[in-house]
Amino acid sequence: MELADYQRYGRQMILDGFGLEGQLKLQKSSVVVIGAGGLGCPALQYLASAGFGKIGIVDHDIVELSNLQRQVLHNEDTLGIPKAESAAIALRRINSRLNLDIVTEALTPQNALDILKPYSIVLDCTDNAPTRYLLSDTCVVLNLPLVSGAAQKFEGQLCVYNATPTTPCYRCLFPIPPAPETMGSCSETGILGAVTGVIGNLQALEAIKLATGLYQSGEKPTMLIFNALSPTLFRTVKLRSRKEDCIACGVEGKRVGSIKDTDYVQFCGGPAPDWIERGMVSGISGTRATAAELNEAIQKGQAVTVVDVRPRTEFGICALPGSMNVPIKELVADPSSHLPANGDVYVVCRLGNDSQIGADALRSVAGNGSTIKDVVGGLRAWSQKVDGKFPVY
Ligand SMILES: Nc1ncnc2c1ncn2[C@@H]1O[C@H](COP(=O)(O)OP(=O)(O)OP(=O)(O)O)[C@@H](O)[C@H]1O
Ligand SMILES: [Zn+2]
Repeated sequence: MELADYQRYGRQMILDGFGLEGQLKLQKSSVVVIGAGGLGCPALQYLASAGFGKIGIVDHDIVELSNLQRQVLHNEDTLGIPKAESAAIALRRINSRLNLDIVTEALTPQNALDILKPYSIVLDCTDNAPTRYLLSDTCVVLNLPLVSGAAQKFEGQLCVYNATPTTPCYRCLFPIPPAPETMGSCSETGILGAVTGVIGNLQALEAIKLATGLYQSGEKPTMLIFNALSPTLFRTVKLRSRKEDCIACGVEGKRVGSIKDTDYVQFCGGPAPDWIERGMVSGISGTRATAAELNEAIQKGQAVTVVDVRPRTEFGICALPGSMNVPIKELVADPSSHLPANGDVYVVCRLGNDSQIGADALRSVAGNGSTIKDVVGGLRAWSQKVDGKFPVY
């Protein structure tokens, strides 16, 4: 250890049970953080400060203004650059000698084993079910502890999977994925920045304990539940131990098929609307269009009807020129009376969820040969990909 490191890490080295030995263990440990967003930023900040020997940062997204409310490593100067790079710039300000490995691609079934393999601890700081299952399965195969965090609205959860031979994996607890409509992203459901800060910091803490030998798995594994609005803030629930018949971590022979051959997105009910835009899944089916494709159709002068299914108040805030407003409830209640008479129909909403329901409803009453598509990513995608002056709210 370098002389200056005694000074840098002295405050934690004098702790009983930590000592020089703990610091050297941290130096030999490596941790990889998947997602440099609301959870990943605070986690990375404390992991980097504590003295891990190597830190991986994996995120395919770029920094946006709406991230700065909670993703504390990013700032106005790093808007538009990959989050993994932006986080690395901030961490190097804490310690210029950090050994960082940056990946600016999404973690996928094809690359997950290779990306996670060099590390001793994995942090799940992502926000979607397919990645949670992918991370869990990969950690089971590589026998790595997985410190998993989640946060939404005023609430958060923390759980360490796969830490000992008896601790469960994510699939042991959730063999069936949650319904996609219950898994809204922060932009749909809202999130208080300090809530992600609480959970992200706790993820860093668990990783530091795992690396230094301070981690104690209780008699029964537990999940921590945080509710910012409850007077007591925290409670823990006891979890079942590893499930013998779990298809991922159960007795040999029952392991989930090869990770590379598993379609995690389909398993979790198909892609979320913004994933195609964000490069997490490729390809787009014939019943869907990107914002750019809608723009192309309009520019070419094709006969196009845009049906905007947002509530009237939101339509009043901003709308595409010439679009017609049919709030989703009214459309679903009586699709045939709202079916445009001619032209290709593009159904749009704010983020791309209701528009899929609206397009389905119109298709159910339309004749064969009519073209009815939903716009992936909604008006937010329109603003990002087509018209930067279109308001995002
Ligand atoms: N498979 C994946 N590989 C790498 N990073 C991922 C993956 N899935 C999600 N992430 C990242 O996890 C982070 C989650 O953080 P968070 O939800 O705070 O951010 P966000 O997606 O930017 O938020 P918002 O929903 O407001 O747009 C994001 O930066 C996202 O890019
Ligand atoms: Zn399991």
